[in-house]
Amino acid sequence: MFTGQQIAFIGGGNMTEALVSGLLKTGQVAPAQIIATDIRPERLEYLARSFSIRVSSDNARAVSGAHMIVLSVEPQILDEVLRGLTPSLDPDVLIVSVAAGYPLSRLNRVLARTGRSVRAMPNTPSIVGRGATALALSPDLSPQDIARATALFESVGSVTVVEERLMDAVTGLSGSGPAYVFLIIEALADGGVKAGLPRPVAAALAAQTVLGAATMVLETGLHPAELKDRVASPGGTTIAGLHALEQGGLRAALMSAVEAAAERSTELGCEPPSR
Ligand SMILES: NC(=O)C1=CN([C@@H]2O[C@H](COP(=O)(O)OP(=O)(O)OC[C@H]3O[C@@H](n4cnc5c(N)ncnc54)[C@H](O)[C@@H]3O)[C@@H](O)[C@H]2O)C=CC1
Ligand SMILES: O=C(O)[C@@H]1CCC=N1
Repeated sequence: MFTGQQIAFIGGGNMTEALVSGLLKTGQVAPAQIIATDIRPERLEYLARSFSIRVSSDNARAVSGAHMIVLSVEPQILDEVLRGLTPSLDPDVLIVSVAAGYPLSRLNRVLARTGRSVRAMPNTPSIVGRGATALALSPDLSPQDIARATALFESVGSVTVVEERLMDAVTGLSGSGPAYVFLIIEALADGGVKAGLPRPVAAALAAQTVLGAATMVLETGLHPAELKDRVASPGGTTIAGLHALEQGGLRAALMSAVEAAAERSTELGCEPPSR
């Protein structure tokens, strides 16, 4: 699928590292087919040393001749980065953006082009091959374009295609969600320590409990409430813990977290006021 294709990653941070690592592990892409750019020389040196890919500090040169471009810089600087690419950009090149909140319409407007673009929202578990990515597709993509974008993110986890209007909600849930879960794991471990467990034991039990519970949801297909009910024995320990969580407003807090992050994603995508 990627035979003879050159892939340029603009911005060589965490997300690019996860995707480059995943792609190379599939064996579908050789290191020489990948170029990554960054403004930090130490980052370029690290990527070249770790993956034997080509690296550059020149975004415009990196995209020249590329068949697929993956945009992985902060959304706040993406307009400026795109303007720097325009002179060397093939107008038909497939562009995949992972920038939070940044709409495809804005991407095409800034680049003065009409399409062949994908807006993606991956998450950091991609680093360990357990990512969850949602893709929004521009209407003019070929089946081969879609297959390539899907293969890129399937190399680091699961892929779901959604309408673009849902991407801010996706960002608030699965894009930002790993941070909520890390906080929950940390807090569970703190509870374990408070109840007398050594910290390493508490941390390992907390993480494995979250992994196991998530795996049950995915593998049984049962509603989480049904699985919750099966843990809670009448008059037992779990219902006492669940009552404490309801008193603390855990459900409302998590719903508000997703909503706040989705709203922030929408804000990030809004055009800056014209001066
Ligand atoms: N970290 C996360 O959990 C997720 C991040 N994203 C999106 O991925 C994108 C990248 O995020 P991360 O990799 O986490 O950030 P990061 O900060 O690790 O990587 C961004 C990289 O871009 C480089 N950079 C800055 N200006 C540049 C320029 N002009 N040209 C080339 N490179 C430049 C920075 O030096 C940095 O290494 C963002 O748009 C973010 O919204 C999407 C999903 C999840
Ligand atoms: O916090 C952020 O803006 C990025 C996008 C989703 C996860 N991290």
